[in-house]
Formats: sequence, C-alpha cells, structure tokens
Amino acid sequence: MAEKSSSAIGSTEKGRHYANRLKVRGIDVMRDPHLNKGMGFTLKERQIMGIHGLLPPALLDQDGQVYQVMQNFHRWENNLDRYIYLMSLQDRNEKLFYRVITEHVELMMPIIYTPTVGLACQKYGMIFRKPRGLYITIHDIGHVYEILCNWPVDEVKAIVVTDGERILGLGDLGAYGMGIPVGKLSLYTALAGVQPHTCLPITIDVGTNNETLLNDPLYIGLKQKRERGPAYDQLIEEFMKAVVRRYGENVLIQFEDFGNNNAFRLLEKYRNKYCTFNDDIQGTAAVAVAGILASLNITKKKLSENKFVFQGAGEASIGIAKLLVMALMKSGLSKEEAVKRIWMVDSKGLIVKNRPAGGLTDHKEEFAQTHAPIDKLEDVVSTVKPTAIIGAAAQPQAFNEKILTDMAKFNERPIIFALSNPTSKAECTAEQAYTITKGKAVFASGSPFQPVTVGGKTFHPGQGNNAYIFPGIGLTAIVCDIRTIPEEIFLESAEVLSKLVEKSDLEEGRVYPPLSKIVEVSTTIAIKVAEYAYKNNLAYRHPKPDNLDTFIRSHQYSVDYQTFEPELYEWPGHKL
Ligand SMILES: O=C([O-])CC(=O)C(=O)O
Ligand SMILES: [Mg+2]
Repeated sequence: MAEKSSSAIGSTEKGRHYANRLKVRGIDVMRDPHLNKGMGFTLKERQIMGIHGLLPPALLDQDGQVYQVMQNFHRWENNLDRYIYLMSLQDRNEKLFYRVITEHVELMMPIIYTPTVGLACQKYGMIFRKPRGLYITIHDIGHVYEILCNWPVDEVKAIVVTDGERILGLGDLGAYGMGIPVGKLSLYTALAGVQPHTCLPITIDVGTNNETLLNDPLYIGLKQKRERGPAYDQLIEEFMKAVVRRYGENVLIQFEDFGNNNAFRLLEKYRNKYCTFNDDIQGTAAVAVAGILASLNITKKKLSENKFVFQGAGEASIGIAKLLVMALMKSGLSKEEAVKRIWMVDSKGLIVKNRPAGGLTDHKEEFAQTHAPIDKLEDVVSTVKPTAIIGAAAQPQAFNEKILTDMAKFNERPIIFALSNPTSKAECTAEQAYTITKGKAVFASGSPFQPVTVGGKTFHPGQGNNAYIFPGIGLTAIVCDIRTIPEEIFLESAEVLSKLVEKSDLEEGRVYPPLSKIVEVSTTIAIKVAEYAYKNNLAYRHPKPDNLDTFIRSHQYSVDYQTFEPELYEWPGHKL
C-alpha cells in the first residue's frame, strides 16, 4: 500500500505503521497522539479498530482538519492563547500538528518558538495542562537511570536538555524553562523531519535563584536556591552516563539555555566524549557566521576586510567570535590577524589586555585587544569604526541612535545583527536599524521582525536564529551515526546556509533564506553535513549510503496519516 507523499518532509516506512497497527486498538488509538487522526479515521478503520461510534459520524480528511485548526488559530486574540492551543493539538494529534506547522511555518514558528515560547516559559505554571518531557532533579542523584527508564519510549535519538538558568535573554526561569527543550524538539521534527517519538525534552532541576518563581504559588519546580556545589557536576555526569546506558552512545544531547559558566564548562568536558553540542554557543555561532558570509555579497567586501564589534562576551558572542576566527583563518589569515579583527565589549567595557576592571575569563582573554580601556559601547564603535556590530547580551536598545548613525557614517552598508531573544531583548528593532541608517543597514535579528519600508524601499529583515542550523545537524547526527560533533561541522553548516541565500533575497535585504523555505534549507544542511561527515570519517553508519540525498530524505518524518486498514490475505482453502 503506497503512502501518499504530499508531505513537505518526505514519507515514512510502511513497516512502522504495520507494527503500530498490531499494538493498540479501541479508544487507546484515539488517546495516543502519535496514532490519533481525529475525524480522519476512515469508516473501515473505525469499525476494525473498535472506535466506531466514538467519533462524530462525519469524516474529515487532513486537509479539512487543517482548515479547522487555522480557523481556531486566527480566532484567538493573543499569541499565548495560540501557543496553548497548538500545544494541546500536539498532545492530541501529532501528525496534524506538524502538518499545520510545516505548511504555515512563518505564522507558526513565532508561536511555538521564539518569541512566544519565551512568554510561555514565564507563565509555564499558569498554562500547565499536561506534562511533556522528563524532569530530573538534584534530589534524584543515584536514580537518574531509573527515571530515564520511566520514559515510555525505548528508541530515543535526540535529547534537548536545559537547567533553565538562562532561558533566551530572560534569565533564570528554573523548571519553567521546559518550554525551550519542548519547542526546540518540535523544530527538529517540523524543520528537519526527525521522528518525533525519538525526541526527548529534559529539564534538570537544580533549583532557581529567581525570587519571583520561588514565591510563585504555581511554580512547577523545586522551591530552593540553585545547587552550585559539586553535586551539580555529579548530577550532570550521572545524567550523561545514564543517557548513554539507556539509549546508546550515538544519542544526540543538545545543551540549551544553561548559564554562561556551566555552558562553556560542560561543552569542554563532554564535546569529545559524547555526541553533544551547545546550541547557544555553537548553533548561534553557525547562524551568525552564515549571515556574515552572506552579507559580503551586499557589502562587496572580503571577510578579512571586516572589523567586528560584539556587544556582550557571553555564550553567543564567544561562540560566534571563535567560529569567525576559523572562517577568517580559512580565508588565509593567521590566528593572530583574525583575532585582531574582533573587538568585544562586556559589562565592564572593551575587553583589553590587563584590563584594570578585570573580569577576564580564559574565553574572553583570547579576544583581549592591545588597547586602552573604553567603557561604553558607543565609544568603542566611534573609536574602532567597525564594519559590523553584533549584539547577543540581552541588553535591549544597546544599539542606540548614535551607534546606528555612526555605523552608517563609517560604512556604505553597515552590518547590524541584533541577535538577543526574545523580541523585547533585541539590541534595536528592525525599524530603528533601517530608518536611522536610512536604509543602509544589513540587518538581522534573533527574533522575527516585520518588513520595514524606508524611502519607498521595503526591507525584509532576516532572522539570524539557530533554528536554521540545529535541526539539520541533529538529523544527520542521528541517521549517519555521528559520535562527536567537531567545530568544523558548524563552519560547514554556516557556509552551506550562506550559499542558500539567493540574489533575490539579498535584494530584499535578507542575509538568510526566507522562513518559508526553512524546511528545505534544513534538509539541504542535513545532506551537506552528511557528505562532510563521511568525507571526514565522522559518520559511523556503514556502509555509506550510495545517495545521501535520498538516504536523508528517506528518514524524514511524514505528516501523512498512516493507514490502519490491514492488507488482508487469504490462505489456500481459507477464504476471507
Ligand atoms: O531559542 C532561540 O530563539 C535562540 C536561542 O537558542 C536562544 O536565544 O537561547
Ligand atoms: Mg537557546
């Protein structure tokens, strides 16, 4: 029985459907979101499976159901309600949920992901309906493996884990941060086609230092201060080992929204031993470098002719700076020359050697310039005269009018990336960037902004969000059995992404492909990363598939409903 393949993201194997068919029947089918089709069950299925009469008599195919969902989606008056509605759809009918997300990706991404997911996290206790994902707390040391065994699925391939300390640019949201692993994994499926039942969102709850949450009667986590002692590392170590014991060494573990210190430490500790990466350091780096590479087509400069000023020296900025150094070295510069093009500003001012204000970690030290200290970002900009400014420190409005005006004075086409999330934390709005620079800015932001018209020309700001990167890398890591993810994979992804930006996109001011193409973009990144992985002996799935394009696509999730109508057959002498 051939599957319909109308889906945006490939089609699944028949075998799994058959297995599903055998396992459950009756009302359990309707209660399982992986199997449920709502009023899409055919008359035959209803009768065979013992659900006839449990549904209204009308049959509504998936197209009709999408129409119904969209009617509801538009009826809500605010995005938080839309978020709640979509989450309940995901809990009810997974295929319909993903069909709606992939078909209306531009409308849906800002709801199930940045920026609305940030608001949802802030209100997670209030909007809590049904748990999703796994919670492991500091009191569970010694029992992490048992908790993982409580998860009902044996075939987990991708985990996104947070400890909630730095949720987007919103700070410590403790266990309310669960919305982030849930949202990221929804994009694994929606954008790259990772099978949803293989995805596991996890929150590690070690407490929170957020007083508002500690006093919140609806708070869902442990009401205690964050564990900062050795027990924290003990828990994470036990978690990593337990995950591999339960799911095997090629399970992908994406670290998300950890606090600065732990994010860097844990990445260094685990990156060569596990299939892991930190999305805020490495995913963000790849997407930002892709945007910079694409912007060279507009500014008509070589990469090495640029000077970058970073507002912030946290996970994202350091990650981007390090990947930029790799890109600059690939373009022919020495490491020393590359580092000289990067100027970082943190809360104590410009990062310079032997800074009197101090506060230089090893990561920051690497980018310390030989220069007199400068306190304020605007003075750094007027002194350094950069070609690009990149903000990733969740300081809203850090790119003030003077900075934007100066950037337009120093450059024909200044690069201005306001990457902090959600929208309320952006360093400047798209409107400010385009109007103050009189349309000169090559602008991108982490959260989405609407198009802006200046002087009769309409600019479409690109969304420099790691969502362009992590789903594709994740899919390939899983299906090609990649055991560790070296930095080169992120540079490769950045280059691939930058090449997917078309001339018509650049003409509209975009340095990323439009969101409407993100599903195909993620698939292309997955395929190219697979080629790279096999070429560089990083893929352990052997023999190497003959055609990586077909191979990757054949593993993608299909939003088409599976059929539960059995293929009946007769025996000799036994008629049906
Ligand atoms: O979630 C996003 O939109 C991007 C991201 O990782 C962050 O801001 O922490
Ligand atoms: Mg993040």
